[in-house]
Amino acid sequence: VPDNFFINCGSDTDVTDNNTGRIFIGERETEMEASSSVGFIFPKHGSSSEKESNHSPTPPLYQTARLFHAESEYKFRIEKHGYHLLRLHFFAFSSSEGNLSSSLFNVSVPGFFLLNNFNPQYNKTLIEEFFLSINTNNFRITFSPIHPNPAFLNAIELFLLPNTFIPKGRFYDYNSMVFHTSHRLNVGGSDINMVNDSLWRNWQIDDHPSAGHKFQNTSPIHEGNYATLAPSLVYQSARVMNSSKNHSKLSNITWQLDVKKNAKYLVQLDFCHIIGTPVLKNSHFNVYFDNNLSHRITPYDHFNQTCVPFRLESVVDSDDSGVFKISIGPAQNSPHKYAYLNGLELMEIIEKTSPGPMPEVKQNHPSHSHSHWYCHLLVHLKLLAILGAVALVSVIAVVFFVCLKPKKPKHDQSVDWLPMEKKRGGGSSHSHSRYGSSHGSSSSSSSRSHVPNLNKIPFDELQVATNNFDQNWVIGMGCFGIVYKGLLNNGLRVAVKRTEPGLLQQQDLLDLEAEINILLRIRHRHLVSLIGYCNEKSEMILVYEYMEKGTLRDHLYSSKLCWIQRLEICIGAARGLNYLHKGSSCRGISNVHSHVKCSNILLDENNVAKFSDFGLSRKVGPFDENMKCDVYSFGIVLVEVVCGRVAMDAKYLAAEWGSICKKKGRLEEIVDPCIKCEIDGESLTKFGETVDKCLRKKAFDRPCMGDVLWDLEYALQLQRGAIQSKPHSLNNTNTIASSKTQELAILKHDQLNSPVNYYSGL
Ligand SMILES: Nc1ncnc2c1ncn2[C@@H]1O[C@H](COP(=O)(O)OP(=O)(O)OP(=O)(O)O)[C@@H](O)[C@H]1O
Repeated sequence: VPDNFFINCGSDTDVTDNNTGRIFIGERETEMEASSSVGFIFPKHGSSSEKESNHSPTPPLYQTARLFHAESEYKFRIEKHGYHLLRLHFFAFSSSEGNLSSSLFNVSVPGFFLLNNFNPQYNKTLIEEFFLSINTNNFRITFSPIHPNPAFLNAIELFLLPNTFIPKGRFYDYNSMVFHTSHRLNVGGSDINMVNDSLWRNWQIDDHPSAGHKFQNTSPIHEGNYATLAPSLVYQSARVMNSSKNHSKLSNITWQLDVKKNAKYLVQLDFCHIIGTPVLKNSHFNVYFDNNLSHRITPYDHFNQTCVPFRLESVVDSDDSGVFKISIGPAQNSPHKYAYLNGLELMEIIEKTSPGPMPEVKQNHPSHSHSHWYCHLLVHLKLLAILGAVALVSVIAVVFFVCLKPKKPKHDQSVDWLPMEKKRGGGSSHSHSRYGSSHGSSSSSSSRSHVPNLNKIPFDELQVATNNFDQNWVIGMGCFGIVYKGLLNNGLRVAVKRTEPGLLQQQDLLDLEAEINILLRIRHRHLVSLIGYCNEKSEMILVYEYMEKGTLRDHLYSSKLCWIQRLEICIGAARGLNYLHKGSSCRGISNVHSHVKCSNILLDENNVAKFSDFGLSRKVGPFDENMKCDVYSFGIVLVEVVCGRVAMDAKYLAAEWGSICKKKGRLEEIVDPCIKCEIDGESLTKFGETVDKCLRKKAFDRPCMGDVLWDLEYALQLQRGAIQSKPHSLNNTNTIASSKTQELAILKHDQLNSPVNYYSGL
């Protein structure tokens, strides 16, 4: 199979791996470029080392190795670009020719040092596994001995992963990093051999957690996208907190994992509500990394269906202790005390920009001069690259400064990011002056500096507004914290997002406050308005306008929106996103969303869609690229809307969509059955084309949000036209969108795209 390499190094015979039954092909000398440049064959046969005789016989795969006395390469001809898994097998043995136990070497691939100062243990199998994106046809793995002893390798596996695989996490450029597996645990279960994992990963038992008991269940895991997460076996076992009536006796479950000091890791935690594990409404538990609260899990939100897996991913930095602790335990204010975990993966992130130490090759071999030359060349190239990058950043900074400067005086005249206006006439006028108009039309930038920050809401007031943060007033839970509904003094209904007190460091609070002050100025009919915030007592609480009908995600699961309503919601959301994007290009303010998903599209009482959760703490790169990522994610939202289901893994859904669209006429098959009979063919085709454009592989080829909006409006027109021309054949009894919504949908896009006074809708 092209791009699948299983090689038995240092031997010309094929052997079968006892573990997996997979055949590793022997190296045929004719296929090697020149045997002297790629190392020496090192057979183990006939070895009678005393030490070895105490051990069980070496598996056939590890009875030969290829030795590298100087820097050498394995080269692979790669047909298909994409995510590959590279597994390198090491087994240090001794033979009449020498002893490999004192070998010390580096292994690298272009741009990355995979293993630094690597010293495989004697007589022990070591399999080092890396996930890496290969986008070259000539892939090389370089072995550089450091010690006078040679570098070596016993076997290689290199294969293309299914295109549904991609490590998740939000803000990372996966082409500039490699993931090196450190730990992969089937929590509460037993070892899982790679043959039982569609991505050929091995899972191990979690031997030594501090507490908890094993919980196993054979109920089938929900058919869906879990194959891209972990195999179903992982979800069928868990470790749960020991139940105890006396809550004070409950202790968190902690896993202590060996890690490299001061390195970056991707943590992937798998959860699944299997039959028998408790899922209690409004209950939550915490996840701690190195004793710091990292996440709060509200299983009920994720698992309102049984056996639907859920994965949580984070990037963390290890400290200099060499141990990383992951704990789960009940949240203090949770009505029920419990916690559980099904799977755990820890992968070191090796970044292109931080290659680690260069190999130090000793000058005791003729070809070492060549290695030195190579290393120096690399160092020089890197220096040049760094200098180039510094120069480029300086130029960008100057251009940025020059471009921004003249815009400053116009700040308050621009139509973008207009401050919220006061409502004309009665209603909750108090609220406008109190929590909304600090940047209002009356407050020019000059006067603003003299007035107190009116968007700050006292903690006491929020306590009253949320009935003292009453558990029964909780409406949701996100990365930022718990969300409560609330009622302000002035009668305004709000959503109050509260982080765990003390979770944010002082610096985070300052950064956040600066960002909040920008967000407070963004007003648009299709963006959920931030009304105010509170940062007293090391708290950070954000107060948003309340969205009566919750998230689009909830509606896709339960309530049945008709096709016209779905199109209107998509159009509204597209307007909000387009406004963010346009704003960013006009003002030089980075306002890509970076978090586009259907749980961030909220609906008000009239089903008007608004984007929430934009802007806060996003790591942004070049504007265009980030905008095109938003467009891609919006494409996923569109697929979810038309299929009436929510993607567990966006990449998987996108791939599925791609394969469906290749087969003509199959589009209808995936349409939500609830709207099948009412949907007009042309409207669906137009919608499908829009999705296709959004999901194009190359960011550059994707449309801008303005074009997406235009296409969606056209799809709506087609649907409306079809209803008018054949009212009986399209069953649109559901399409009684409120007259207000209908009215909005036909308003011109540019009318709606200008900032509005959201109070006027109250
Ligand atoms: N303005 C609002 N009005 C009504 N409900 C809201 C509002 N904001 C958030 N919610 C509810 O709270 C839940 C959590 O929202 P939040 O934005 O904190 O997290 P999220 O976007 O769902 O998840 P994450 O932070 O992981 O992306 C939402 O799913 C929604 O049910």
